[in-house]
Amino acid sequence: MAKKIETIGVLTSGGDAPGMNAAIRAVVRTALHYGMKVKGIMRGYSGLLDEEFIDMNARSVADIINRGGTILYTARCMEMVTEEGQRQAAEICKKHGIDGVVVIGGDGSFKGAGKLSKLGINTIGVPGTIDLDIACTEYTIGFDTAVNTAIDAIDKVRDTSTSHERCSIIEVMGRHAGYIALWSGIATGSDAILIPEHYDGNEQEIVNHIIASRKRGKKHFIIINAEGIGHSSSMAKRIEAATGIETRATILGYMQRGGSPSCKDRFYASIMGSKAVDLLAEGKSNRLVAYRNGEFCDFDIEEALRMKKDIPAYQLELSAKLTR
Ligand SMILES: Nc1ncnc2c1ncn2[C@@H]1O[C@H](COP(=O)(O)OP(=O)(O)O)[C@@H](O)[C@H]1O
Ligand SMILES: O=P(O)(O)OC[C@H]1O[C@](O)(COP(=O)(O)O)[C@@H](O)[C@@H]1O
Ligand SMILES: [Mg+2]
Repeated sequence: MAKKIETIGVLTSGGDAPGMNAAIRAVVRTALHYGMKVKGIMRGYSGLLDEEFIDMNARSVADIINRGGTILYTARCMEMVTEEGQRQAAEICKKHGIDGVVVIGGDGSFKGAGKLSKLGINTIGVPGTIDLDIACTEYTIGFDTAVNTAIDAIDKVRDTSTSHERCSIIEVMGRHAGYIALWSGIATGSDAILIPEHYDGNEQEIVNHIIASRKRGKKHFIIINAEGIGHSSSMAKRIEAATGIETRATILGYMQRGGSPSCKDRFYASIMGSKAVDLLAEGKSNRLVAYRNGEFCDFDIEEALRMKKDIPAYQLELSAKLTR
């Protein structure tokens, strides 16, 4: 029979994402419901290796569900990528009586979670990243808020672009993935959406489109460029030179990671955080909580990390049809 889990740790790792606090709250309160003790591990794997722990109770997570960021702070910790770091992390968990850990983060964080699991610490991952770039799940905590922040900002840039009859290139985050670009581009009716998974670098096509549209009387142009393509400022200079239309680049940057989480991010993060603790209570380890085909489910971490996903073909075609 699986060993009864008495004490769990919870940490947030990698880029922060709105809704992480809702997930932490759900982890703590669900664990208390099972009679488990909870230690908050500060600053991701860095805090684990530095033994920065706080005892958490129901009050520790009061008044946080509406707050962006993460009350546990987060970090990118290179030491955890080494075998020695991983061995130390597992030893520290054992020393502090931590039988299970919930890791809220992205793909990098799950590699660390998989390693901890192999070293005897029951570990469950919860997908927290604005990038939506975890293949096994159709939802990641923070994406919904991030795209809503992005469309709000894009709508504002559009106002000034229209007034000045300019072209605007707006760069959105997403690392190597184009989900934020695709969603925010379609949702703002942008004129071109450049996605790293499919962009062929054909700027001439964009230039031709702008020139033809201007001839038809179109005043402003909005191009959404994904971070994975980047170089928005130099792109703006080339497009201005080729079209004769004033072109400006706006890089939205970290504002996309902040702000009060949307209802969807609060609700789904609450379910996922709670489900992670259910899995620990069942004696499970090395699992990743996911949302797929309308249901919350879980995957083996290594299997999940091997999975690939791409922008759905219909959505890609839609972005081409609607930006013509
Ligand atoms: N191969 C790995 N093995 C163990 N830990 C890793 C590995 N890759 C990343 N990590 C840990 O996860 C942290 C977060 O990963 P990162 O890729 O920066 O963000 P995210 O988890 O949001 O994708 C890293 O700083 C490191 O501590
Ligand atoms: O905070 P940093 O180190 O500048 O990282 C920026 C990256 O973090 C993100 O905002 C979120 O990515 P992760 O969730 O994988 O950490 C990416 O969109 C971006 O490429
Ligand atoms: Mg990532």
